[in-house]
Formats: sequence, structure tokens, C-alpha cells
Amino acid sequence: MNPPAAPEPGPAGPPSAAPDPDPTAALSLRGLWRRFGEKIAVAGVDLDVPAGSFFGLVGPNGAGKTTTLSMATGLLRPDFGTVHVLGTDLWAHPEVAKPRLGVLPDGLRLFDRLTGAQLLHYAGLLHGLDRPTVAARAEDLLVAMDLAADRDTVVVDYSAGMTKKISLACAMIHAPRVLVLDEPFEAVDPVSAANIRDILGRYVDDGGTVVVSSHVMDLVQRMCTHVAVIAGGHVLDAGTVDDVRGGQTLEDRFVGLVGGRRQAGGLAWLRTSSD
Ligand SMILES: Nc1ncnc2c1ncn2[C@@H]1O[C@H](COP(=O)(O)OP(=O)(O)OP(=O)(O)O)[C@@H](O)[C@H]1O
Repeated sequence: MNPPAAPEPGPAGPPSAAPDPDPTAALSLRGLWRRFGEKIAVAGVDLDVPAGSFFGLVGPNGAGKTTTLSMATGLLRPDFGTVHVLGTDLWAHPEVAKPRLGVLPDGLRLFDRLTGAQLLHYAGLLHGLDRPTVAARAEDLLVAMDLAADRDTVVVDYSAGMTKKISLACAMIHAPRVLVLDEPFEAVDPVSAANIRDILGRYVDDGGTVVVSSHVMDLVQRMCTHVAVIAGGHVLDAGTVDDVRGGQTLEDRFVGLVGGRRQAGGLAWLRTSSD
């Protein structure tokens, strides 16, 4: 028997029970929906990211985090739903909304035959900055990311962590008001990660908004003011970190919400020596 067909959204899109978009929010997502063939990756996400918050997006593998962030930043067109960036409809007015965003996408190809310094200059010029401003900011960012010694190395020869750091620098060079970072600490060494956390913390203290997706609950609990737990394309809970974890660790709350822990009884063959 064939599996049941995935529900078809109506012509106006799936209904969203949430109120109108919040014009004060850094990001206000309403009824976001995206399917790939039969797979519904994001099934009606309503989410407000308060301006000035350090917002964590957590969820198991395949939950829909990257798809949600791609739609929220103008990289992937939603099937249904809206995205407002500080009150502006991103998909209706990208020329207003996009310059407010700095984006670290997951897995997007870079112009990796450029050196780190060239890539950063290129990103700054593409954002319309003048050359002296680009030069000064690029220098600051290379130092902040511990990449000054590797500025003239082509990015294709960077390690995974170095590539992550130069991509993060590219996301920041135009001093956006909202930073949306997909897995910013993945593959980054502990010292660089601490430096990046400091930079992001200061950015939020100065009024910026940061959204990060992460699988590291402890990091999100320590670093973020707000969190959303997403699974199966739905938001299961969202709010301040303290409200969401409700006296437990964020990790315990996450496992309680998402489930999926298995007893260690399986894979018996793995414990059997073959010699
Ligand atoms: N381009 C695509 N084509 C087909 N299916 C896709 C595509 N992009 C995502 N998906 C599917 O959509 C679902 C959500 O994927 P997504 O990458 O958004 O999850 P995620 O929460 O970011 O996962 P992870 O934590 O593993 O990075 C998954 O089932 C994935 O296989």
C-alpha cells in the first residue's frame, strides 16, 4: 500500500493561528511552509525573534532548521508564508530587508579561489561599502577571527574551521542589524569559538540581534537569551531560554520534547570481537 499522501496546503497556504507579524521583531515568520517533492521540510513555522535577542534554533537532524533559516534570509523561496525583517516583508521588498541581514549559510559554495582577504574585500564591495571602509573593517575582522596570518592563502586551502570563520567575517562586514548564522561553531576550535562568542555577545549588547542554529545544547543554554525547539518542520516550543527549559537543563528539556533516545541494547555485533 502506498503511504498516505502529504497534506496539500490550500490555495491561500496552510492556516496560521499566530497573530499578524510583529513589526518590532528582528525576524517575524508566519506560516512558513516548504516541501521538497513528497517531503514536507517545514510545515507552518510561526516564530518571532525579538530585536536585541541572542536566539538559538535547536532541533534534531533533519528538523527543518536550515530550510527555515534559508527561507528567513531570502535564500530559498517559501511555498507559503511570510518573513518580516524589522517590519519589512523580505520577499516583497528584498532590497530593503536584505541589507539588514548578515547571513552565514550552511554549505553554500564560496568563491574559494580568492584569498581570505580578497573574499572579505569582495563581500564588502558587494554590500556597497567604499574601499577605505572595506579595508579597515577587513583588517579588523581578519584579526578578530585569528586569520591575519592566513590572509593571503586561497580559501580552498583553508580548513573547515577557517572557512567557517572567513564566512562569518563576510556576514559581518556590512555591520548588519541581524546576524543569522547556521551552525557558526561547527569545526571551529575552542579558542576561536570563545573569541566569536565574545564578538557576538558585544554585538548583541550594542543592540544587534543574533540567530544561531546549533546542536550544542550547553552552548545555547549559556550563550542565548531565547530559544526555539524545532522538529519535524514544526516549532515545539519557543521563548526565553529559562522559560523553555523550565528548571531542567536545556538538553533534558530538548530530549523530553523531541524524544528519540534509544536503549543501548542494539548493535550487539559491535561488542563481539572478531579475532
Ligand atoms: N534540497 C532538498 N531536497 C530534498 N530534501 C531536502 C532538501 N533540503 C532539505 N531537505 C529535507 O528537508 C528536511 C529538513 O532538512 P534541513 O536541512 O532543513 O534540516 P536541519 O534541521 O537543518 O538538519 P541538520 O541538523 O541535520 O542540519 C530533511 O528531511 C531533508 O532531507
